[in-house]
Amino acid sequence: MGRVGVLLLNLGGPERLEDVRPFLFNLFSDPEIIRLPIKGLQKPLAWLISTLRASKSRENYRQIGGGSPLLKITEAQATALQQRLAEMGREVSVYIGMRYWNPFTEEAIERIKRDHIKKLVILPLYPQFSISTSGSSFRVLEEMWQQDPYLRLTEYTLIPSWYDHPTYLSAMADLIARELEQCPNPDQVHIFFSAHGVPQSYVEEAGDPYQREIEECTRAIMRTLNRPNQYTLAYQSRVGPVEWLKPYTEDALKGLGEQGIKHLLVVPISFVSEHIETLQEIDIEYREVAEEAGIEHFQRVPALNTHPMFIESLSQLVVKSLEEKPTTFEQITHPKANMKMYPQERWEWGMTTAAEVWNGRLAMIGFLAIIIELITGQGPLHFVGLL
Ligand SMILES: C=CC1=C(C)c2cc3[nH]c(cc4nc(cc5[nH]c(cc1n2)c(C)c5CCC(=O)O)C(CCC(=O)O)=C4C)c(C)c3C=C
Ligand SMILES: [Fe+2]
Ligand SMILES: [Fe+2]
Repeated sequence: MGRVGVLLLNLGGPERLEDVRPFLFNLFSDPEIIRLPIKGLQKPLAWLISTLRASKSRENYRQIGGGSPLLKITEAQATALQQRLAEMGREVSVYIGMRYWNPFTEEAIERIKRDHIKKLVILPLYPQFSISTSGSSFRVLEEMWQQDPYLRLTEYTLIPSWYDHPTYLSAMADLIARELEQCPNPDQVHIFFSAHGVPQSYVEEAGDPYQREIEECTRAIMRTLNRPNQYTLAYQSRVGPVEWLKPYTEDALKGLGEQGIKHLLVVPISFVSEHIETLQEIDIEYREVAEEAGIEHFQRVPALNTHPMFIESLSQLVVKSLEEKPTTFEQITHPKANMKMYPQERWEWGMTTAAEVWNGRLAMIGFLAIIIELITGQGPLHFVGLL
């Protein structure tokens, strides 16, 4: 075997407040995040949404110190993984490829080519697969492999998801157990898994396995934890006017408050590093919602970051994938062409049933909303939370 590399895939985050708008532009330019019927509309719409959303998003990043900690944490994870693999007798170079910010996936591939890597393990830092996250990065890589004759000579294997890996589950259970041990009545604490949401259409129409993997992962963590605590799973970070996976975190928190739950331990479940959704959305926004709902103790489990058991699980995944038959891009879930994500694209299907007619109307509302917001800087998209 020639030189071996591991490519860690991640989302990327703006490091400075000036990066927020261009970062959002990159994110909304991704057809796996917003799919439009007319390809030429993708960039103008991305420009529009990123420009309009930037100030709200910038304020959130300002609240967590002026930028995303994601790159620093991912770098520490890469270093720890490389060291652990060396201890296991595997001389492997670990690279980082971000989808929407530096260092971009394209730059990582250039470095991999320069280093003459002959076999590459592609490992997303998302435990569960979604077409909007790992799927989007795989699509970018697949296109690069198709277009670059040099890359076609590089053997690769994908690790699509690893939400059920026993060492990862033990690391999650360890983090939860440590927090519970600090509580006066550990068994009375309600464990609240908060997963990043995706639009319902991803699961129902495009066949995204994300929801199933999240649910299985939650159950497996609870089995590994082996404690009697009650638990809830809900979905956070909804963007835009369409339906996302339910229950929404905000509604679930209010419901638990009404049931008289007083002590909550929140477990972020779809991401392995601290980032804006843990540090700002959970720690600041959802804490407020919970307190208003009468929940007196609101605690959060830290993200895995460089937890040794977590790094161990990544190294085991890499070693196993090098020994197994490679998994290729063709074997990965691809979204269907007619997947619906935002109302404005629905006019394509607006002619048949009553429901489809309603979809068509929503499409027109979506476009009108954008035009109104472009002119006034305010409007219905702010109201529904898209901007
Ligand atoms: C598994 C994790 C994630 C899924 C699934 C996901 C889907 C998804 N996200 C958006 C829109 C936005 N995401 C943003 C930031 C962001 N998203 C994730 C993870 C998942 N996203 C992370 C880790 C981050 C933060 C990175 C950081 O800076 O720390 C943002 C920007 C922030 C904001 O303005 O709120 C947007 C917008 C959609 C639409 C989507 C599924 C379709
Ligand atoms: Fe958010
Ligand atoms: Fe996101």
